[in-house]
Amino acid sequence: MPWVLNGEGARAVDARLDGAGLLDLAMEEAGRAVADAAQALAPRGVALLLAGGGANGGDAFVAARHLRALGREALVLALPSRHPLTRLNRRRWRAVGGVTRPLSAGALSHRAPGAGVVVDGLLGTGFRPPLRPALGGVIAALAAVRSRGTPVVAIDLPSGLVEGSAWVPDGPDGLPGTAGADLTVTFMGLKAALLFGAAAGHSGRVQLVPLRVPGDWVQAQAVAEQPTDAQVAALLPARRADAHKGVAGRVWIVGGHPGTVGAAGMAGVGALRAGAGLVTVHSAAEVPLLMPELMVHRHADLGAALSGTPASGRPDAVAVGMGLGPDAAALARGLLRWQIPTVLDADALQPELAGCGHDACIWTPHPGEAARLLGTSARDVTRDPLGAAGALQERLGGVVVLKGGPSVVAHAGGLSVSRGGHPGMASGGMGDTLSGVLAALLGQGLAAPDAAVAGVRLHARAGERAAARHGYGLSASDTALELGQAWLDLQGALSPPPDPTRPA
Ligand SMILES: NC(=O)C1=CN([C@@H]2O[C@H](COP(=O)(O)OP(=O)(O)OC[C@H]3O[C@@H](n4cnc5c(N)ncnc54)[C@H](OP(=O)(O)O)[C@@H]3O)[C@@H](O)[C@H]2O)[C@@H](O)CC1
Ligand SMILES: Nc1ncnc2c1ncn2[C@@H]1O[C@H](COP(=O)(O)OP(=O)(O)O)[C@@H](O)[C@H]1O
Repeated sequence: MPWVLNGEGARAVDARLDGAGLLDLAMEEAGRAVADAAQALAPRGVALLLAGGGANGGDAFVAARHLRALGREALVLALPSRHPLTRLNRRRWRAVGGVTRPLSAGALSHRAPGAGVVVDGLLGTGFRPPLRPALGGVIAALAAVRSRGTPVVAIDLPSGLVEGSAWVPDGPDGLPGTAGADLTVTFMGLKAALLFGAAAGHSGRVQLVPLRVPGDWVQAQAVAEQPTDAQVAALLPARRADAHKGVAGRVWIVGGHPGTVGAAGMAGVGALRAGAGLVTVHSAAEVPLLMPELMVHRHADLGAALSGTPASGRPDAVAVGMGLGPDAAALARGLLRWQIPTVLDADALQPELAGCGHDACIWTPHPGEAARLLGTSARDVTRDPLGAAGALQERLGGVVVLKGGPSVVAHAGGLSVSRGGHPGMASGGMGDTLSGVLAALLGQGLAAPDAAVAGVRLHARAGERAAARHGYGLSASDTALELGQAWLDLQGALSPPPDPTRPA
């Protein structure tokens, strides 16, 4: 399981490694992985390595030594360092005949034209903004080198990114805050900056190197997990051969209002395509019959119709709010009293419902809705999605899915970041489909945290498939059509690879 670390977590593991005499080994392994990655990405030309004063710079010296061992010509431009391991690895570099020159913006601009790759070991998890002017000039020079086409491999984090944040601080005097990277080789755990927002957009391809350190040390310091597809697949419900529609989950969708009736329909389609046995859409408006398998009911008085439902007639799970309009909070409050598994989305995501939920609720805000619930701005939410999702879960209880690329699931047991998805999924109706998917999984008996983790990844996988088939402009309908295959993809990740010693 890839873990997500913030700076405190990384430093706590570093301290244990240091105490156990293992930090030198970890730096050796980190630098070697960087050398291998740089060699694979750009095998020709001089390798130019930039070493800052901290351990990030130490990794650069180790990488230089391994590149040289691979037969690659390498040069290090370095800042002075007080870090003992960085100084040790600078001596080791010199001992194998390696050359180091003082680092400045001018030296970088002078040496870069002959370079086949630049390795950025200026700043890693120890960076604290604002960027000091001297290094600001170096980063601006690096940005210019990269814009001329020389690939940049960042060590742990592109210099200038703050590990726990999606925000990219500005550089001094109007200079860029980061040069970004084509490839980031990161260690032990992912960092929020490599996963979310503008910061992730600067990180290029991300390669996680777990390092040979005790896994439980890393796990104990993790702020979130990012489950593999095999781990997600293990959560999906298994259907018995003699199953019938009555045991595959009865799901109700409560949504739709004049002008936004498609939202309820899309949620219904999402529920059917995620395996719900029987899906009924209840609406105050005329909902288009997107699939004839949906049972669609229009009610002159939706509130009265729902409150008149006897306990015996209630579904296994309900999703409420999609295009539901101004009465959504009151309707949702009534449904929450039923104490059945409930997905709250869109118009049902109102601050006044805080305190009305229960453990089997899944709240599914996008950043704008999350900001409304938290009384903050969407900008603050997107800068720190892990913090925002955790704060919302504390406020609302149950499970929170903070939607985005990627989404975060927050539950009483912690935070989980979903992998994948596609930017084409930023289109109307996509979240409605997700609500249906989540209700279907709840209806099939999954606990709310498992339904959220599995449903979000299933939906993202369907989006990846739809993007491969349709290109960039995805619709929620395209994505819903891929849910069945996405399910099979995840199950495929669970199957063990074939044993070559056994006949098929
Ligand atoms: N656990 C792991 O996964 C392993 C981690 N490892 C590596 O350790 C890295 C973390 O190393 P770290 O803690 O030494 O910090 P690092 O990123 O080098 O930054 C410190 C330097 O930045 C400078 N600086 C700071 N702020 C600044 C500013 N605003 N403007 C300008 N300068 C500023 C600061 O200067 P100072 O304040 O000291 O003057 C100091 O020189 C991590 O990212 C990974 O690469 C591997 O070796 C092994 C296993
Ligand atoms: N860039 C992206 N990468 C991955 N998934 C995305 C991206 N943008 C949006 N999504 C997904 O699409 C859905 C959009 O939900 P939402 O904004 O609520 O849509 P709507 O309200 O129109 O139904 C979410 O599940 C979100 O995770």
